[in-house]
Amino acid sequence: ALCNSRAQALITDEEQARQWLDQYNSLAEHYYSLAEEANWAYETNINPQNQQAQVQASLNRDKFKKEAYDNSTQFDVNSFTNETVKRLFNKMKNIGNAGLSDQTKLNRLTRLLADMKQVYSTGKVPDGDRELVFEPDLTNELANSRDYDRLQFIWKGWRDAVGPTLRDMYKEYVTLKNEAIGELGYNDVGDYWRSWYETPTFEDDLEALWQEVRPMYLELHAYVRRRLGEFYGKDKIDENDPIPAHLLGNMWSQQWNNIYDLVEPFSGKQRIDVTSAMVNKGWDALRMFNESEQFFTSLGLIPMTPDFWRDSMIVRPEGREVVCYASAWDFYNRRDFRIKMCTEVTQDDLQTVHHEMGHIEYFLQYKDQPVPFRDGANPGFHEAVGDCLALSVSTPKHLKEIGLIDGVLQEDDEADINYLMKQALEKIAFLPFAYMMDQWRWKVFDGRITPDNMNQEWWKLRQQYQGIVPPVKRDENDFDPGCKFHIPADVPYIRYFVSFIVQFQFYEAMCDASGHTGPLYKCDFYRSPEAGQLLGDMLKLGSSRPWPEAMEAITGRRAMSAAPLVRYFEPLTTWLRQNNTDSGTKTGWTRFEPWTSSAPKMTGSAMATALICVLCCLFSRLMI
Ligand SMILES: CC(=O)N[C@@H](CC(=O)O)C(=O)NC[C@H](CC1(C(=O)N[C@@H](Cc2ccc(O)cc2)C(=O)O)CCCC1)C(=O)O
Ligand SMILES: [Zn+2]
Repeated sequence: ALCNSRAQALITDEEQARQWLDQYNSLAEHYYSLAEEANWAYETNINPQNQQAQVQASLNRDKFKKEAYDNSTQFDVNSFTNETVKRLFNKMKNIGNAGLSDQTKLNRLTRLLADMKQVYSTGKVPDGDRELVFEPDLTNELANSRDYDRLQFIWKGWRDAVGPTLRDMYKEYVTLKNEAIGELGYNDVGDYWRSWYETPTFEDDLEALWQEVRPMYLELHAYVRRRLGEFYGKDKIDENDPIPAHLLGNMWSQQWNNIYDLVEPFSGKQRIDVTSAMVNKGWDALRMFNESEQFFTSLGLIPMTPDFWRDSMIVRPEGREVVCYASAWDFYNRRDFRIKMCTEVTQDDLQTVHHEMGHIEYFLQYKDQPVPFRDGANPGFHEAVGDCLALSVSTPKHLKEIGLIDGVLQEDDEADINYLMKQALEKIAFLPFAYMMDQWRWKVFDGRITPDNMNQEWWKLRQQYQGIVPPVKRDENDFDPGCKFHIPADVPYIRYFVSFIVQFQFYEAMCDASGHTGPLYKCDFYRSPEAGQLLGDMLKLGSSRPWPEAMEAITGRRAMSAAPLVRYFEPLTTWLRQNNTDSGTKTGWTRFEPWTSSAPKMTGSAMATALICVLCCLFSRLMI
């Protein structure tokens, strides 16, 4: 039979294309606003009717996105001359789950996402006659308890509370999401997520960055392991083993700043943990938010809007379930931007307030871009804004200036090493965690990790990159990846690895612009309009240009580089190497199969390695 679908002639009229884009833009604002409002209503008041409304609004937005994508294919984009018009059309296929044309499956996937978020957000750990909630109970205990067994109870309790429930939901999510993304022409979800970086060598670039910073991590890991062994006893933490995951002050061992007091290099110096100062001076959540906004505006950046102050949720409300996990929201109407956060008066949360406000500042700076360009130059840029400013705020000099450190500032070498140690526990410790998170997910999405060994492969990567092991036995009934918000919440994570590299590039560029001289880690660009101008001009671009152009706008170079990060920590790296050498502390760890044992014990190969080590030590001593 004759082919009856005569190919429609593609539209080559660029003016008509522009009109289509204008219409798309106002419709996109409409559907995105409705979806974000419904999402907000659900996350700030979790109940069945709000979940149903959220699911429905999300489906409406997906229907709009899918129709717009299908519609956009009638245009002969390659025939257009204007770069911006072409870039806008190329972003039309960035529609994620909406790629799923089977409506029943799309409903199921949307419902699954809402259910997984609910399981995570309402998870509780029974503790005698009490029920511990994640924020603030579990967070605070893991940060502050120094009792090995209590920490193990909290660590295991959270994983028991949400892991097994999420495991099968996650498997179904992977299948459905892969199908949705497959319909858009990508191999799998990981392929789609990496495409946002528009960098063919992205994975190689990431590996090169990791290899550049890994030596620093190994020195920090070895030092922390030795200091923890001194505190908890060598029987609990052998100097050749990976570190038990529950002793690092954080539910996922992703940042270790909460155990600073156990590893402080020089005691008796000025307190740089300002949590107690914040409490003693009567700071509350609102004060923390005002301090943060004041820092942004001191750089000439855009202040928060009236809607922000009226509608943000900055403390956990009484009498209803909410998603406490901190987040920043763009309502796509160019005036309504909010933060949702169960703020506690801690230094950790002061850092998070700056992080979230960094997202809001980016939203404000690009709010007049077309909707498809209202994104970070790449997702890592979005994560880096707030943290970059927080590098300046966290300097002892600045903390003194805002009244959180009293008396004369101690600025001798030892005090500086203490400060850099605290920063390293937050920034260097994080890198292997952030790097392995999506390595695991990319393998789950492309099938290298199969549904029946997800947990085992998770712990292999955790050991390989972070040098940590679970404190209790794990098996495939557990689903430890599900205990990290971003995994059930369908939020990619490599953005944070990128951020923790590029935030130092932004920081160094802003420090130079502010006229800072001397060690990088001492730079506080508070009140510098030059620094603010440099950042603001880059943020205005949104994702309208490939990110190397945005990088060049702020740093003068187009590539990601770990050099500023290495420069920032240089004094500490030198001190750590010396301290580890002087104390005979070796870096690295022997491999364990966490599957065969609960507490790490020597396996055959590890035993042999240890024996050889002992022999050659003896032999070398004899030789001397
Ligand atoms: C509507 C919506 O969802 N919006 C997105 C933003 C956007 O895409 O526009 C959003 O708000 N995502 C939430 C997420 C929250 C936090 C997070 O998850 N952080 C990572 C890693 C990390 C840790 C320390 C740090 O200093 C910086 C990052 C973790 O805690 O593991 C929790 C505390 C900090 C940031 C975020 O803000 O990135
Ligand atoms: Zn963020």
